[in-house]
Amino acid sequence: MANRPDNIVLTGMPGSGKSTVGVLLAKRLGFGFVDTDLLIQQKAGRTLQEIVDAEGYLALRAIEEEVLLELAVERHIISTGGSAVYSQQAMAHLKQDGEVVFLDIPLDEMMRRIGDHSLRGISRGPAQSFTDLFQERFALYQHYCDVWVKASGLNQDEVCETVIAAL
Ligand SMILES: Nc1ncnc2c1ncn2[C@@H]1O[C@H](COP(=O)(O)OP(=O)(O)O)[C@@H](O)[C@H]1O
Ligand SMILES: O=C(O)C1=C[C@@H](OP(=O)(O)O)[C@@H](O)[C@H](O)C1
Ligand SMILES: [Mg+2]
Repeated sequence: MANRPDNIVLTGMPGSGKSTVGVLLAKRLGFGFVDTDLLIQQKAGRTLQEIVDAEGYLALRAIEEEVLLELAVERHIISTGGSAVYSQQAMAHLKQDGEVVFLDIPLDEMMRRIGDHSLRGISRGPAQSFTDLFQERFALYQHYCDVWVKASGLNQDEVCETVIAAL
């Protein structure tokens, strides 16, 4: 554990396992854990879906950027929301003290896992298709990651072990 980065930052599509695998990683490595979606909800005093419904997806991205820029932790697993990569400034901040991991799952697996997307507060324009969203995001996750984990077909423990082995 001595050579581990200060933080491990999980990025990837909604449904890729950032929140659930993040907890497993924290336990396994003796790190703290923070899910930035929960920080957004606490700061806004409402759920992600309520923010999107009331103020729109760009407002959610703006609050997300603020929360990420305020984040100051060490030896933590940071599970970001899928839209974190829209802020270049926030990603630069996270990369200062952390190794960024891309949990990569294909589009069909993303759709299966997120289920009813109307409840998940996905940050996308009203006319944007999931195929388009996937392509747009994929390029961003690829751009920012230090470690790229192909998570498709792996269970959560296997993803956890693959991340540890890759760091
Ligand atoms: N490796 C996996 N295999 C199968 N299902 C998974 C896996 N990782 C996560 N899931 C499931 O996918 C859904 C989304 O997981 P979650 O951790 O919330 O993803 P994210 O935080 O990236 O949106 C949950 O129902 C979770 O149990
Ligand atoms: O991908 C997205 O647009 C979003 C994903 C969510 O987090 P998860 O990736 O943890 O589901 C959350 O940040 C927000 O509702 C927007
Ligand atoms: Mg999550």
